[in-house]
Amino acid sequence: MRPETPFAPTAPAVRTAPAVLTARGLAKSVPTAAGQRRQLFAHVDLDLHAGDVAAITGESGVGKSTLLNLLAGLDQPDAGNVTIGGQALSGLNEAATTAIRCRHIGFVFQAFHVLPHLDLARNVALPLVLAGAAQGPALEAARAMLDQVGLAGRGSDHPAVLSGGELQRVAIARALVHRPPLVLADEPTGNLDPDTARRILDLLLASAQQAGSAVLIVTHSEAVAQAAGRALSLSASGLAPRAPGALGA
Ligand SMILES: Nc1ncnc2c1ncn2[C@@H]1O[C@H](COP(=O)(O)OP(=O)(O)OP(=O)(O)O)[C@@H](O)[C@H]1O
Repeated sequence: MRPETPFAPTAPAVRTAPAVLTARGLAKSVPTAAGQRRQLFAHVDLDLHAGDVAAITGESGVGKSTLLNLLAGLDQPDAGNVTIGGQALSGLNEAATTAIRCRHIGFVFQAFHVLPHLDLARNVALPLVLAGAAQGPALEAARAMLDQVGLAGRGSDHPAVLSGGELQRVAIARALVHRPPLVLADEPTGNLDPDTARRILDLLLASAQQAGSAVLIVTHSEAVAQAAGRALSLSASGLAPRAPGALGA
């Protein structure tokens, strides 16, 4: 197991604005091979404000990625509701949910979801272009963001020639380029060496501190959990503050 890099904990945010994200009473089950449903979790409550950095840990398979998908409106809960930027997701059609996602959320997927036919700059520029930015300035901002994640001068490369860790950094650049109010990151440092992991975590923390984003990170890394202002643990009965040193993995 490789050594973990210590990160400085973030300062707690001052509550002056409404929550960026509110979740109340979320429950989710998944289908089983036998045609039944298996409950993953219930009673998940969460409030995230501008500048918050929170980490979610928990045993493998408990439903952390599933929860992130619910929070982003990519999947529907069995019960409960999610509000983003004051707008409840329940009852919205796909187009309205997508519009909220584009405007409010930067999502770092565990599987990257980088588009193979676009070069790196165009991949990273996508959230800006979808928000209506002109191509030129969007590509310029994308190249600057690639620079920040350690991929300076690689904007014309295509995803096929990148390593897993490089693809992860492209995914992070794309999630942050439009300075979204809410950043949801699924194992954002999972494929990275300790130095690059630290750099990426610093970028996520800077996004909270400078852009005022609320950042929620799913992680198995003790160092990342400690660096977040709040460390939470997901179990079948919901989200709870994590006891120090009790990392579910
Ligand atoms: N669409 C689906 N159909 C059936 N089962 C699913 C579906 N989506 C998720 N699951 C199951 O739900 C459980 C939770 O998956 P999820 O990926 O959310 O867990 P996790 O806590 O993020 O795990 P890990 O830490 O290993 O990444 C797993 O057992 C998974 O197989």
